[in-house]
Amino acid sequence: MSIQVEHIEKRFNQFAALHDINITFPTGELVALLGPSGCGKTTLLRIIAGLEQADSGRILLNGTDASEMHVRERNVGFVFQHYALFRHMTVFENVAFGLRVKPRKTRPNENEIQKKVKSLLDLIQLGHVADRYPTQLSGGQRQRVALARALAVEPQVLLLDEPFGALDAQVRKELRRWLRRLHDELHVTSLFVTHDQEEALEVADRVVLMNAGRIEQFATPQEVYEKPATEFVHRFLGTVNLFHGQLHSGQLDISGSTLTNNVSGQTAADVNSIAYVRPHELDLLPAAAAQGIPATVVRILPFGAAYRVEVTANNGVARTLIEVDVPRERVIMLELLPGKSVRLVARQAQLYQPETKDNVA
Ligand SMILES: Nc1ncnc2c1ncn2[C@@H]1O[C@H](COP(=O)(O)OP(=O)(O)OP(=O)(O)O)[C@@H](O)[C@H]1O
Repeated sequence: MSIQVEHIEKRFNQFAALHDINITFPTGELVALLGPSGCGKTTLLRIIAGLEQADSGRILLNGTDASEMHVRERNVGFVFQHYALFRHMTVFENVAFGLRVKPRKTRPNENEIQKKVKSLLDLIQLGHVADRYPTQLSGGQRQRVALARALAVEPQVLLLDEPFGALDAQVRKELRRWLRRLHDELHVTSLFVTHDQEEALEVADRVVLMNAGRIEQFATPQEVYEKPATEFVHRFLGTVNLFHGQLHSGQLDISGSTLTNNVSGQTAADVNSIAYVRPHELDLLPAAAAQGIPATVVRILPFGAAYRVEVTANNGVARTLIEVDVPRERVIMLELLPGKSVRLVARQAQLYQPETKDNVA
């Protein structure tokens, strides 16, 4: 089922939680709603579910206006961070619940219920705990049961609000891979709220980047990371170094030294701009090199094949440490050590007009 969101606005008293949201979620995709705390992810999810009323705008489910539909008619399944299972019911009965409370006309018979619940428990790989009670399960197992319970009534849309938020990092990681595999089997249109960028980029077909009640970008994980549409997206996803500089005949100059001549982004020449450069887009050269910003190595953090090298710019332009990913062999070749003088260059940089002066080198 496709979900169209048209001109949705939502205020809580004076506070505008959502500003004119327009987006279409295609059928069968797993989409992550990602953004900082308070940006409106949950509010948007609840409006789609019918649990919250928008002040204006409408939601179309498969092309039909859902604004007047009751929550039950929307055929939506939910899993929340703390979606408590029924404590007095076994795992089996928790999953069967939605089927047993269906109106008589559409309710499956006992045989069908047994079969359906068994197949769902197999799907979530928890057939062996069917007779246990929720308190006898781990947090990760409970969330899988919550998901099976949501799936039992064959929803056309699945809405997940930080479903793994309360679990520890290792379990989260396993469960998100498991969710991806499950989605590949079922292809239920699914929206998944998270503030964890790694989770969104790893699991989702597409990511909606939200900020202060607005959508900044809706694209594949690769696109949002490699072609961020806005300064916010660039800063929010992954590590980025910020430099204050000016563009002169295609070169980005920082306090008289050239950082790079490969720049993208819209900014006029000879105007103060902010350059965004990811650690893997930077490189270090020997101190005697003719180009680059003079810098000093502060720390070397060995992270697998590429080392994270932290440097400071010598000419006083740097207020923060600059993070550079340097292949291990190059660290050895350049004989990098804390205190060593180097030059810093960038393979590429994305320019924006200044908006904030925080953390700018
Ligand atoms: N019932 C409410 N009454 C007043 N303000 C609310 C209410 N619900 C949400 N808000 C406000 O609306 C904004 C968006 O909230 P929402 O829960 O959608 O954010 P979120 O992006 O899901 O955040 P988080 O990641 O912290 O859950 C927040 O500033 C929040 O304080």
